[in-house]
Amino acid sequence: MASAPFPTETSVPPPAIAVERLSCRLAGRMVLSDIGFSVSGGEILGILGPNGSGKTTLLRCLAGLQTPSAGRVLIDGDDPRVLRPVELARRLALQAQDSPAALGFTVRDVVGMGRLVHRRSPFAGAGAEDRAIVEDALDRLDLSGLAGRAVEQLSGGERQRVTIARALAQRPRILLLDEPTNHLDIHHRFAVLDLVRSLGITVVATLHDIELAARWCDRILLLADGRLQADAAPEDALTPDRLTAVYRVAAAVDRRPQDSRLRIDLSPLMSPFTEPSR
Ligand SMILES: Nc1ncnc2c1ncn2[C@@H]1O[C@H](COP(=O)(O)OP(=O)(O)OP(=O)(O)O)[C@@H](O)[C@H]1O
Repeated sequence: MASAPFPTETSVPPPAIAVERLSCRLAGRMVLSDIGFSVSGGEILGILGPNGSGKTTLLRCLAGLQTPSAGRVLIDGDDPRVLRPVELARRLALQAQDSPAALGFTVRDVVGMGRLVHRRSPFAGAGAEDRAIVEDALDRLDLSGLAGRAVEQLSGGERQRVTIARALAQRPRILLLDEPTNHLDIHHRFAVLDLVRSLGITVVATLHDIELAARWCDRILLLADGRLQADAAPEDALTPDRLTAVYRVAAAVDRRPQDSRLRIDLSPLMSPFTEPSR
C-alpha cells in the first residue's frame, strides 16, 4: 500500500503579506523603523497611530509605491516592486486618501478603471463580465443613482465611496485602505466596513476611529513615531496605558454588558490649559 506523502515545508503557503525589518527614510528622516509583521489570508488588520506616525507610508510600502530603505515586503511571497504592475494589481488594490479625482470622468467610468488590469490587451473593450462587476460595485457602494454624474460634482463622502468601489471592481485578493471611512457618515461607515468584511479577502486599513477599529479589525498594529507599539488583537493592543502613551489622552476601556463589545472612552489629559480656574 502506498503511504500518504508527508507534508513538506514547500506545501505551506506564504502569508498574504510579510513585512521583515522594514525601515523607511524620507527626506533624510526615519519615518518607519524596524517594522515586522505578517498578515494571513482573509485577515483584517488595522493600522492605528497619531498623525505622522507612518501609517500611510507603511501602506505605500505594502503597495510597492514606496521603496523601504531597509528590510522588505513580500506579497504572497513576492516583492511587489519586482512584479509586473498588472500582476501586482490583480493581487492587490490600494484605495488611497488622495486618489486622483479623475476629472471629466463619470462615476461609472472611474469604477470601470478598476477592471483595466483584467483586460487581455490595453485595446480590448469592457466585456459583459466587466460591466456586471462594475454595476455590482456601484450598487454595493450605494452609487448606482450617481453613476452618470461627473466625479468632480460629488461630495467628499460620495467621492470616497467611488475610490472604494473602484478598488472592489479590481477584485483583488488583498485590499489596502487608507482611512476608508474618514469622509463617510455613520450609516455608510458601518455599511462599507460590513461590506469589506463580507468579501472574505485580506484587508489592511489605516484608521483614526479607535472604537470603530476595535469593532471591525481582527488585529491592530499601533504605531508611534514610526515604531511598532503593539501587534495584537484589539483588546490586547488597545490598553488604557498604551492609548495614553501613544495618543496623549486619558483612556478607559471596558466591555459593553449587552454584547461584550470593547467600549473605549477617550478624553483630554488634564493640562495647565484645561484645568478649571479656581
Ligand atoms: N514625501 C515625503 N517626504 C518627506 N516626508 C514625508 C513624506 N511623506 C510623509 N512624510 C513624513 O513622514 C511621516 C509619516 O507620514 P505618514 O503620512 O505616513 O503618516 P500618517 O500616520 O499616515 O499620518 P496621518 O494620520 O496624518 O495621515 C510624517 O512626519 C510626514 O511628514
